[in-house]
Amino acid sequence: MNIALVAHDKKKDDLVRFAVAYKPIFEEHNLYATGTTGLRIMEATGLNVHRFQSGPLGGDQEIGAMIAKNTMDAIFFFRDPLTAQPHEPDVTALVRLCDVYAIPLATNMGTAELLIRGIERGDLDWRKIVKKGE
Ligand SMILES: O=C(CO)COP(=O)(O)O
Repeated sequence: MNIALVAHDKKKDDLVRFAVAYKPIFEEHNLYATGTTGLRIMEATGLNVHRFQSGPLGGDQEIGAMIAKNTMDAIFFFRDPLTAQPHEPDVTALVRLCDVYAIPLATNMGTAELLIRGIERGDLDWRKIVKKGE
């Protein structure tokens, strides 16, 4: 699976802890991230993460492009609901594309716990079949 990891600044510590806790699952997959989030995760976990631009510089849109091309399978995007983001339109666009293509998107820790367990269990394996049939 191709999995994206993104967190706004005040949520980065949470996502890093999450990545550390579930490293054995994440290391079975291809990981992508916005710039700063990816760096933090690589430093904390040693996981190999493909880093896009930082979010405000277009990183969310790069992940969105993967969704549009049907090459992204799940997204963990820990958003900060209490801080205005300069690139709010990009954030909205990313969430919208997840809805357009029915890509699982966890925007908080509660949903993230469910999604990572589902990924571990193979609940997203249907995506492999869909992609193979294209
Ligand atoms: O702003 C972001 C997502 O909208 C995250 O970007 P960074 O990981 O580069 O901080």
